Amino acid sequence: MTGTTAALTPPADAIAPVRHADAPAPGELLGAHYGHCFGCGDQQPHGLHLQARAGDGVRVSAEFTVQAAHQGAPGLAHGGILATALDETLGSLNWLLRVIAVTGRLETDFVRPVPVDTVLHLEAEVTAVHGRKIYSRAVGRIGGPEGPVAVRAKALFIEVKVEHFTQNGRPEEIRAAMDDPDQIRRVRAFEVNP
Ligand SMILES: CCCCCCCC/C=C\CCCCCCCC(=O)SCCNC(=O)CCNC(=O)[C@H](O)C(C)(C)COP(=O)(O)OP(=O)(O)OC[C@H]1O[C@@H](n2cnc3c(N)ncnc32)[C@H](O)[C@@H]1OP(=O)(O)O
Repeated sequence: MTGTTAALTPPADAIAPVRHADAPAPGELLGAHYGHCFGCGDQQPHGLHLQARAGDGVRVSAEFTVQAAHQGAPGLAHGGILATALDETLGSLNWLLRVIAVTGRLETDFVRPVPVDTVLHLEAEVTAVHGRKIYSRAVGRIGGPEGPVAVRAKALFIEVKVEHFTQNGRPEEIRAAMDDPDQIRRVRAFEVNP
C-alpha cells in the first residue's frame, strides 16, 4: 500500500530541476549544513551523522547505520529515526540547487522493518521545481545499494531566506552560528548573505 497527497504532485507548469553550475562534483561529500544538526552535524553527539554525497543531476546518496540508540521496538529502528534519515538526505539536495529550503511536507512509506546494525542505503532526487516549491523523493534500501526497499518518501521543500533561521532560531544558537566562520562559509555556499 502506498499513497501520496495531492500537495506532493507537482503542478503541470512545474519545471525540471537544474543542477547549479557551482554544485559539488558527483562523488563529493557534501558536509554538514550545521555542525549541531541532529541529522548531519559533526558536533552533535546524539545525531545520526549522516554524510550525503553528490550524485549526478540533482541527486544525492547517503549511508546510515542504525544504532542501538535508534530502536523503537526490540532490535528494530524507530520509524521517526528512519523518517529523519530520509528528511536529512532530501534536505542535502539543497547543496546541488544552491538554495536554502526547509521541509514543508514529508510522506514516508515504511515497507520493511530495519534491524539494528543495518546499513540503510539512501538515494534522493529533486523531481520538479515550481517557484519556491521543490518536489523530491527518496528511497532507502537494505542489504546493499541494490537491495530491497525498506523505506521511501516524497517531500515538498520550500525555499526560504536566511532570515527564516535568524528570525526564528533561539538567539544564543543564532549568535554562535554568526560568530562561526565555518557556518558563515556554509551559508555562503548557498549564495545568501547572512
Ligand atoms: C548565520 C545563521 C544562519 C544559519 C543558517 C543555517 C544554514 C541552513 C542551511 C540549510 C538548511 C537546510 C535544512 C535542512 C534540514 C532538514 C530538513 C528539515 O527538517 S527543515 C525543518 C522542518 N521544517 C520546518 O521547520 C518548516 C516550518 N514551516 C515553515 O517555516 C513555513 O510553513 C514554510 C517556510 C515551509 C512556508 O511558509 P511561507 O510563509 O514561507 O510560505 P507559504 O506561502 O506558506 O508556502 C509557499 C508555498 O508552499 C506551499 N506549502 C507550504 N507548506 C506546505 C505544506 N506543508 N504542504 C503543502 N504545501 C505547502 C504553499 O501552499 C505555497 O504554495 P503556492 O506558492 O501558493 O503554490
